[in-house]
Amino acid sequence: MEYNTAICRGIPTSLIENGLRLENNHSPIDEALMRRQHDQYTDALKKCGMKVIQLPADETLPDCVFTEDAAVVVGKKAVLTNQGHPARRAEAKEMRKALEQAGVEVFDMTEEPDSHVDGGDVLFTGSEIFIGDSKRSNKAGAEFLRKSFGIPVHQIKVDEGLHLKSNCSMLGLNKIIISNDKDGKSMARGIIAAAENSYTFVFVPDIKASNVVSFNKTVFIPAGYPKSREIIEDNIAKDIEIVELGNTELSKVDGCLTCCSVLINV
Ligand SMILES: NC(=O)NCCC[C@H](N)C(=O)O
Ligand SMILES: [Zn+2]
Repeated sequence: MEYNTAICRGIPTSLIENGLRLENNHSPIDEALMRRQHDQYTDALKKCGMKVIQLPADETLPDCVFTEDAAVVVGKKAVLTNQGHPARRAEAKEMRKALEQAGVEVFDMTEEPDSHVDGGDVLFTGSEIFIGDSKRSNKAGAEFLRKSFGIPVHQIKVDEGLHLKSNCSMLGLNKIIISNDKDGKSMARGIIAAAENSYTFVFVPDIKASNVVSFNKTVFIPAGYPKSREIIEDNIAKDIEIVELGNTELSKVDGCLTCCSVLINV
């Protein structure tokens, strides 16, 4: 898909101690490396010609760098989400300003206390949305997206991971990259059963490599997964450039590559 603008946010130091983590994840974060990796990410977006709207870090919001969760954008419309975890809901305030600055029409889910969506659960294929039925996103949230965007929205069960896109993402037009494990396979079955369009699935052996940022003629993939990289190379057009980005540190707080930006075409 084509995009020209990205909303990113600085990393508060509070992420290191107070960032939300899945229970099985306790490795300590290397702060300097984390900041370097995030700078490389925003630099790579700029190098690809994207305008980056950079929101300030907020120490009271440890997970605010993961901007993807605070908004869902489809064309010129955006839903400001009411995130699943209460500690993250106040991220909406700065996100609203950024969306308004970008010039999209904002639909405010934060006014509906029973609707919840994390953007990390939302896989927008260009014509329809698959949304994780997860700890963070619920049916009322899915319904809010359907009403706001006027496109089909299908809930897909998320078992182990945090979000739907912890195990999959768009690799290209109607092409979904997805992890070749039990969770990825069950998500693929759910997507096939619910889909209105047909999709090609590209299965990769590394769960983390199933989350890529594909836009214009570029695909960002996490560094360090050579087997998955080969499969990706074999399944994209020859004129698409692969950019490997280190994501070892934010990954310790369950962040993947899509999490750190909201992509918009204005
Ligand atoms: N879109 C995403 O995958 N976001 C990752 C959020 C990680 C953060 N530590 C959280 O648990 O909310
Ligand atoms: Zn993510």
